[in-house]
Amino acid sequence: MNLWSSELAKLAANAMLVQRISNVNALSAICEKTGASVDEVAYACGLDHRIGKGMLKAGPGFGGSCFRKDILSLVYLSETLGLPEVANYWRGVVDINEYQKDRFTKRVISCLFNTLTNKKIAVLGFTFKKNTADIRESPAITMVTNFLSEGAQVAVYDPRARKQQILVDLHQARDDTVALENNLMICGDAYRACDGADAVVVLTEWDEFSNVDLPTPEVQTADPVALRRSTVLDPNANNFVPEGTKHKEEELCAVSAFLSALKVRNVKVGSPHITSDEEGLEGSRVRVPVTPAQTVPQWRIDWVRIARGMRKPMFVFDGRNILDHGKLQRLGFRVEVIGKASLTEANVQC
Ligand SMILES: NC(=O)c1ccc[n+]([C@@H]2O[C@H](COP(=O)([O-])OP(=O)(O)OC[C@H]3O[C@@H](n4cnc5c(N)ncnc54)[C@H](O)[C@@H]3O)[C@@H](O)[C@H]2O)c1
Ligand SMILES: O=c1ccn([C@@H]2O[C@H](COP(=O)(O)OP(=O)(O)O[C@H]3O[C@H](CO)[C@@H](O)[C@H](O)[C@H]3O)[C@@H](O)[C@H]2O)c(=O)[nH]1
Repeated sequence: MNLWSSELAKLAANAMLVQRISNVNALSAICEKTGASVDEVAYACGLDHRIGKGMLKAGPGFGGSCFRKDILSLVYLSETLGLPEVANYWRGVVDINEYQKDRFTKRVISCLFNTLTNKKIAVLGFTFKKNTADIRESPAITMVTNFLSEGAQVAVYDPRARKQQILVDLHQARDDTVALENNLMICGDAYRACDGADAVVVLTEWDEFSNVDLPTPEVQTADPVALRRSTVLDPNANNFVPEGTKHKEEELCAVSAFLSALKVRNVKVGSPHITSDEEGLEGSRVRVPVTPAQTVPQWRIDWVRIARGMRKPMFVFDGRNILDHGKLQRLGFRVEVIGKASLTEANVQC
């Protein structure tokens, strides 16, 4: 492979991946207008083996350090080579991603009766995807900035993003430090973030936010690697392993065996093990690979408790399509989901 092929191959792979995400995000807008469900559409498309199942999850827009940069490299390259049509073609992918973030912001504003002034928005998840502390290019940066610009009070909770990093990135995104100081709160747990909130906006697909019934143990063995990554241990529990410890595979198996023996199989709901408002939680948690037998996440937020603390009418905006919406509605939430028509009967304009 020659040098140019090699350089272009990296950009091209990412470009093709973001095109898939952007296709499905663009389709999510059509789904919301028509009553189709974007997950169903993506599932059906994914069954065509020529398309395949990956990278078809609608969301609030792609983020991360690579995708935007690589597409903009293609744009720059095309312009430099005198290919403006090609540059515009790739720029369109970046533009549709910005549109997705703005579209979701507008949906929140519209549902909250067209104003966010003096309303409290709880943002659950700040990282660009789950299981990382990285917030670079995260759609949450744009959305929180938009909410603040609309006069909202914003409370952010993310299991791993560092408070300082969130502040630095938000400062870069907006000049108005006063709004950040007065109207932004970064919380150490979801309950504090949601307390007194008018709306909860889920922006990262962290397992701990889910209220979906857990799969049976047989089903859980499907993808041990992915499931390993999702396991979070309680630092107060006996099975806690300090972060930074380098685990050999045998040691990890030993931890798994130990957990097996303890039968640590049930999800704990509702008891946050972190309460500090002040620090990022990077040092307080650890993700430990486990065998498929211990594949359930150890901790999930209690949506009943969230509901109890919120102002009425209370909204949930599921930007990742990860929640059981029926359950939330039974708790009294008005639920709005990316890529689905409004589930809120009382507010047809959403
Ligand atoms: N990051 C990846 O997963 C990845 C994968 C394949 C290739 N690359 C390429 O490698 C090159 C270097 O990328 P990189 O990301 O590894 O190195 P980097 O020098 O850009 O960042 C180093 C580390 O600093 C941390 N960091 C920096 N800014 C942060 C922020 N705002 N929030 C949270 N954490 C932050 C991240 O943990 C990151 O891994 C790029 O060209 C990229 O396209 C990166
Ligand atoms: O179906 C999907 C898949 C991903 N995303 C979003 O896309 C972004 C990037 O996700 P992902 O690709 O999983 O993470 P990265 O770490 O950014 O990895 C990408 O960028 C790396 C750096 O170039 C490459 O090595 C990887 O192959 C490429 O997937 C995140 O915001 C995801 O939420 C979606 O919205 N829908």
